[in-house]
Amino acid sequence: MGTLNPEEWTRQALMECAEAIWGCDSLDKANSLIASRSTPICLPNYVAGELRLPSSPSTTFIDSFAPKTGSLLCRLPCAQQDDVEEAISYARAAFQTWSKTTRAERSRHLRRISELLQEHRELFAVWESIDQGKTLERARIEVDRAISNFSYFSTYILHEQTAARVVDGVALTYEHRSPAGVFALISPWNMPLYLLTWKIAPCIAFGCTAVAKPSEITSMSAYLLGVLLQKAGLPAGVVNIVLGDGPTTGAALVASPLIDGVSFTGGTPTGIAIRRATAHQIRKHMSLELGGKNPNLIFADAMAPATRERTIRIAASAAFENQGEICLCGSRIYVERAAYAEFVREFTEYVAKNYTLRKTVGAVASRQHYNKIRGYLQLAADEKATFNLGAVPPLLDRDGSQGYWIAPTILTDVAPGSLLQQDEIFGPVVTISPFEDEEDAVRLANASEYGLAAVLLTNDGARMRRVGEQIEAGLVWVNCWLVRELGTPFGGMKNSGTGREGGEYSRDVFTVVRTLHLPAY
Ligand SMILES: NC(=O)C1=CN([C@@H]2O[C@H](COP(=O)(O)OP(=O)(O)OC[C@H]3O[C@@H](n4cnc5c(N)ncnc54)[C@H](O)[C@@H]3O)[C@@H](O)[C@H]2O)C=CC1
Ligand SMILES: O=C(O)/C=C/C=C(\O)C(=O)O
Repeated sequence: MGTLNPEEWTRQALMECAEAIWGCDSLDKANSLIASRSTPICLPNYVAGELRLPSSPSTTFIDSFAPKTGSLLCRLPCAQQDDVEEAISYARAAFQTWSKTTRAERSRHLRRISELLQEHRELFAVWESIDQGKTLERARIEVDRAISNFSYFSTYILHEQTAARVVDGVALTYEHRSPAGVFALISPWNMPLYLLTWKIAPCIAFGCTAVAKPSEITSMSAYLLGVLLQKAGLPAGVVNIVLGDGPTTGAALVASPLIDGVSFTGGTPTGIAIRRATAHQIRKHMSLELGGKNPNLIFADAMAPATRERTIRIAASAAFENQGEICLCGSRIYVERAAYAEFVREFTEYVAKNYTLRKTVGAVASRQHYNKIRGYLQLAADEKATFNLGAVPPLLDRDGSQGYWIAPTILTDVAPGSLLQQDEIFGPVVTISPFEDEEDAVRLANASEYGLAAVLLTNDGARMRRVGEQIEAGLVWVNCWLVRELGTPFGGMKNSGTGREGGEYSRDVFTVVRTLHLPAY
């Protein structure tokens, strides 16, 4: 926790700081702005259409660090209960009018936001890369997806239909849907803007209003989004963004009786805490997208000369994209025994050549996360796993000033039952083990408390369906990974969550439905 003199941060100073950051659309400009400041950048909340610091006298401030250098990047308020309640009250007031706007009007607002985001694509990518640790190239991909989140739902709502039918010639029934209310939208630190906008876009498209809370580790792009929403002319209070940690700000937000629904992405223990805190509020809509420990099954036929390069490329990208900090990453690789040795050798060579720290692999998101991943790699060493690539990273200095860099790590000979193959490490670490046949492959794939995603690499068309349909995962990718069409159901089985989002599934989250029965004469 840092200190900050709120009196220095007048509304004028906040606006000036926002404009200075807004002018930095290259890494050089952003880094020289950071270096030139005598006080850290201060990120305010975005509430009722304004950038403002919380007014609670008990507000504390959180320091947020740049993962690539380990240096202080910015300071943000940890909003307390009274400031969270104030934001909710603005969202409730805005709901009265926003929920009654036409689809065409909401669509125009979403389109305007996506256009403005497109105009400022590089600005968002630069700050996301500095704040989260990802490469600039990866950050650009994620800003593009954030743009699509708004553009997709801006058109989806114009074309959606609801069902009507005549029942036994007696009644005409139809679905009447209305916006479900005010939502708490809680997002994690791995793909900050991408996942925050995956919630905000459908929420406001379907006529709801929001109080959003990004992760305290990566609040920069949420703050910039607040500035952008203001510039885009979104009516005040439709989206409010409060900054702060989980136990204080997040917990106050999700538990509020004035919140009608929660859309959350993050770790499974946090999902359980949210469920517990809201168990008595049956009416609250709940969409929880949680952790994963996803299997990647590689059959020997996929290593045939014609597809070998593709197989290795997909397995590598599923393992190491965004430093492995994507809940969909395939971190448990299983290879059919006949191709096992060959796969381990060629995969290791490919990763060593194509996944280079700083160039194509960024830093992990925080000091705490570095220590978590390091703990698992120490466990691997203690359990005498083989490090085909990577090593136990060094302990960080007290000031962490070398940044949070962990090289891609490939482990084999992992002890049976090891936590390395059970826990979500969420970093650039994969294990590879052999399997004997299809049945064994399915058994290993499903031997997890999680059920978010799976990758299947094979050239056998019948097997694609036979195996694919037995895997306990909400998303199964065959000979591809992270192919996303925003209308498909997205979410997990088992401890990976509950509910689905995307297209009509997001509509289910953000609307209430009543079935009307009219006489059919
Ligand atoms: N998408 C995913 O699958 C993600 C998985 N994780 C997993 O969780 C592990 C721990 O990471 P954390 O940063 O602790 O993730 P987390 O699940 O605690 O954080 C996600 C979001 O939830 C908020 N939050 C935390 N406690 C809350 C509460 N009681 N009520 C409401 N909101 C709350 C956080 O402030 C953040 O905005 C990671 O190492 C990774 O294994 C983390 C982030 C994303
Ligand atoms: O919606 C997507 O395409 C990706 C989502 C990724 C996550 O939810 C995650 O990594 O947490």
